[in-house]
Amino acid sequence: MNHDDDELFRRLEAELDLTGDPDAGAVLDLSKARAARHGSPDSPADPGPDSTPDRSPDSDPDGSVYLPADESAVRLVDSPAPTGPGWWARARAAKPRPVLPAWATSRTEFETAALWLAKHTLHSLAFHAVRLPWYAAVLALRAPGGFFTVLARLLRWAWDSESEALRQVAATRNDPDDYLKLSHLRDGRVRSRWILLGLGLALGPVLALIAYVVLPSWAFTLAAAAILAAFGWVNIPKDKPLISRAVVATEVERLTSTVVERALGALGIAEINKALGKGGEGIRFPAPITRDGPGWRADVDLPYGVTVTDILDRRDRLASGLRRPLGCVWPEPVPDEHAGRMMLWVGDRALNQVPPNAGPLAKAAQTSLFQPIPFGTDQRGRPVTLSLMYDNVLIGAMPGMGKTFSLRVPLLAAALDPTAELLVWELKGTGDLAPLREVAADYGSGPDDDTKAAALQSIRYVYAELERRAKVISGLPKELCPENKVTAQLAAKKSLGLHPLVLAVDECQELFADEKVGKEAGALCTAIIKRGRALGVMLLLATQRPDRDSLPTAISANVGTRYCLRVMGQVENDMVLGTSAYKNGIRATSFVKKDKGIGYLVGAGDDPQIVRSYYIDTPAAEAICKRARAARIAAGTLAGIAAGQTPQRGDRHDTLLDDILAVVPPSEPKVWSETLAARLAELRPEVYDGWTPEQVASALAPMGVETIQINRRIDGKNVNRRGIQRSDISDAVTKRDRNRDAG
Ligand SMILES: Nc1ncnc2c1ncn2[C@@H]1O[C@H](COP(=O)(O)OP(=O)(O)OP(=O)(O)O)[C@@H](O)[C@H]1O
Repeated sequence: MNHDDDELFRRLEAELDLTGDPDAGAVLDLSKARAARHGSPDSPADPGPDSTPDRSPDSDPDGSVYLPADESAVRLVDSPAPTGPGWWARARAAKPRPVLPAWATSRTEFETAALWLAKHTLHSLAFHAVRLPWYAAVLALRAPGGFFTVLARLLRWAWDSESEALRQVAATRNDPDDYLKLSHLRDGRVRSRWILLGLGLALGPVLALIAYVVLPSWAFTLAAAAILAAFGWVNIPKDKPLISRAVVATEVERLTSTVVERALGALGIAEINKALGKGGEGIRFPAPITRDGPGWRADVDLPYGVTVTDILDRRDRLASGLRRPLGCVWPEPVPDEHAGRMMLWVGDRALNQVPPNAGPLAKAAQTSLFQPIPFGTDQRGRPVTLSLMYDNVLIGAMPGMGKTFSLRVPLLAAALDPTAELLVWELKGTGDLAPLREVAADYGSGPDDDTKAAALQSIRYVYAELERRAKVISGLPKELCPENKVTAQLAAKKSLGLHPLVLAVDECQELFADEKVGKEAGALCTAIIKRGRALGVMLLLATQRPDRDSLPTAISANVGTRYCLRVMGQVENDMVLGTSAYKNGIRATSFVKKDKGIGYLVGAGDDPQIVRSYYIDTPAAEAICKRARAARIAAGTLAGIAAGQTPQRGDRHDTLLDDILAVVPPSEPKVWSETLAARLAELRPEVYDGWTPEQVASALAPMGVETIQINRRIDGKNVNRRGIQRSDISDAVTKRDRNRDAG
């Protein structure tokens, strides 16, 4: 085609525009479109005739915005020079994305990814293989129709039917020149195309005949079937595809930006709708959507003003928008990023549907508490560990959500460390922790007063251990103990007695809310949490009532590792996971009843994570404890109840009498109990904080000290209160010391 022909076609095509749309085919003015997209009510895209061009934001080369301060002056609110970090600073601050994808660096992830791919491929192959006869039948039935369709298309091509419209336009315009040129062109084309078609039609049967003679019969049949299938394929209606998708499962559907945008748009958040609507800035994805473990990961920058917590509040709606079960959809904040950066992980299947996993402890021969211990897996199936040493653990949940099972995991890990001394108190009374009796130095089960009193004695023993261990450590030479804390080397020296000491209290609310023992237990546990870490003492608490009355705030404030399974409200959530956890989007309230053993774990890693604890049932726990017992017998560390000995427990306030003598000088023969309680609390807040005069009296009674009425004149009036006589205390001390010396 020569230049004139081109020109003619262009002109005719322009005239052929019959859509009636004046903008159709117009080149988009990008600057206008951008202005429309980013236009704000404050900066109208179309300034009126009175607008001053040099004061509009667009008119300034630096993009600065001017605000009229008065009629004659303008104020520059954005600096004219570009501020903010330069490219070098930005490049240095940029976070490098991993060179290799997660599946290539982690064996578990690789196995999960490979398994998913293999399963997916096998499923698709089997699905289509079963339907192969059906596909063949449909194609064969549709082949004759397909043959005629192909023939019709060939004839239209040979007759150059597509240029018919152009000739019609030339005729309608009464333009003989154009018409003649077009007709001339068409004649040439038709001639050459008919020659080609004729050749094809003549050669086709000849080639078929040759193929019939030359090819083996199977190959000929296959070729004929392929041609037949091709004709059939042409005749398949577009709206009724022959091959249906092998997987409609919501679980493995690919996550795309469109799907995410659709789901976010369905949340009913005005800012998101605005961003997705016409003229909005859209939703940004700072990183590509990738496969991450057994699911998809999308990093999303939510529109300005929308936070991840807004999305968390509507997790169920998001799951509906994504067309996934709720247990598959896990939006999370990204701690180091702005509040609108969301990491959305969409699993192939709901976390609570993944078969429970007993984890490595089921087979482990031994562990060391100085090493991370296995605890569970995250949503992506990656192992999650806890560092029990130098830490304390608090587990909280509604009843029946898997607290005891979760507590059992670190306890079994501790059992497998033959050097660790275990003191286990299960105050529910169901015997869920009974397998640990085989290895524990002290153990008790039940919500009764005796068990609680015994648990308190056990806590007193641990408290006394704190004092002993602190003295041992402070007496050690610096080169042996440079950091003033128990190390694996120090713990291995049996003579020092600095082995790991693990105290666990399940259903600790029974203890802390108890009228008789609660106050003291709370105060001692607070001291253990605060001071025990460096001394190799670990406290593990589990409660189904994480409120102020059942869990002293000093404990919930100082514990390092927190695991919160399903809870009902913000208060419980924050009691377990820490202040502001709920506000920051760490919400164990979003778990449902089926999410047993699934919780938020805070403090184990850098960021909070959703973890499903390993599921070690009672028979598996018994097997582990049997192994642990054997290891302890071999190491010579089986002690206390497990060894059939009387467990070590603390006396009732070993130091109470001495403490009273310390705070009541000899010049003060009598003192009111309330004054005494206040002075004791000042001396040792961790033990006596919050003590009432009645508690002083009941603590002294077993030591043979009775309180008496003490009369004082205050403001001219006689005031009678209970108190103690200092001489009674010194007599009790003399008696105690005499008894000790005697035996
Ligand atoms: N990691 C887990 N995976 C799967 N299921 C679990 C898991 N942990 C616990 N469960 C299931 O949850 C049930 C309740 O667990 P558990 O007894 O530990 O709950 P709890 O919170 O201690 O209950 P309660 O408050 O009544 O003592 C168990 O019987 C078990 O079937």
